[in-house]
Amino acid sequence: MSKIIAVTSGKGGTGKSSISACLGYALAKQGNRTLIIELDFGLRCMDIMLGMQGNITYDLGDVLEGTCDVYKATTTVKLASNLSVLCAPSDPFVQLKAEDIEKITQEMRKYFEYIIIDTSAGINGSVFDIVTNSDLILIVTTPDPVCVRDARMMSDEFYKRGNQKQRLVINKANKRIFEFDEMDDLDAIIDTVGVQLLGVIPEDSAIPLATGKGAPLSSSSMGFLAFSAISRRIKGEHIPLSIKV
Ligand SMILES: Nc1ncnc2c1ncn2[C@@H]1O[C@H](COP(=O)(O)OP(=O)(O)OP(=O)(O)O)[C@@H](O)[C@H]1O
Repeated sequence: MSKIIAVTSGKGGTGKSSISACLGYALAKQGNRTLIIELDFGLRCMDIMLGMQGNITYDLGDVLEGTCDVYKATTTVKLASNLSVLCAPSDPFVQLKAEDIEKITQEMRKYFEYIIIDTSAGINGSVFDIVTNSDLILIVTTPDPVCVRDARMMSDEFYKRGNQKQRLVINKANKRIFEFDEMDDLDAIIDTVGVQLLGVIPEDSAIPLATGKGAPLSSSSMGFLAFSAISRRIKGEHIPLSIKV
């Protein structure tokens, strides 16, 4: 049975696209057929993050306009043969309708075990419906108090609409923030958002370095270890939380 995983956050810049790319890579390298669908219309970045810049022939815009079949519009990523991507249209004015994305994801369930949806930030009508209808919602926050509060608001809305399958991902965790900010530990963040923790990703310069070059994370980096643990937990393995920031 395939799983549709939406990666979302209240605030922008929390790391949704980086997480979608690195998580997709981790799942694919573990042998799972994985597709990343990018919904950041007009702000495409997944081609760069996955080392596919200049190699994307079709995108989601072609599918939504009916000029290309959805499977044909996906591109296999060179870094990992189990990983494919359906990039966002570079035209920001292509209309996004929740029912179209629903049709696309249902069709793609035939081919992929994991379908990761990288969303734009905040509460936008159609994106909200798409996320609500997914099998698992990853609510991404950084330890920044504003970001944590926005994560809570998003999560409350998803619960109100009936989605109980939410997990929290705390990104860009670092010692400095825990020492000097209001959110003085991970428990405070988890309690404020009110969602079960799936994983903590440290602030790690290896992540922008890798995604900026479209290269995989080095297997000795803290980021790599965090994504490997998160992907295994998604698959139901019991991987204890070990947090080093
Ligand atoms: N764990 C991390 N450690 C260090 N830098 C990170 C980490 N996660 C993400 N970043 C950096 O933070 C910036 C924002 O990340 P990203 O573009 O993935 O966020 P986003 O939530 O998708 O943004 P947007 O809301 O604009 O779509 C990027 O420069 C990225 O490299």
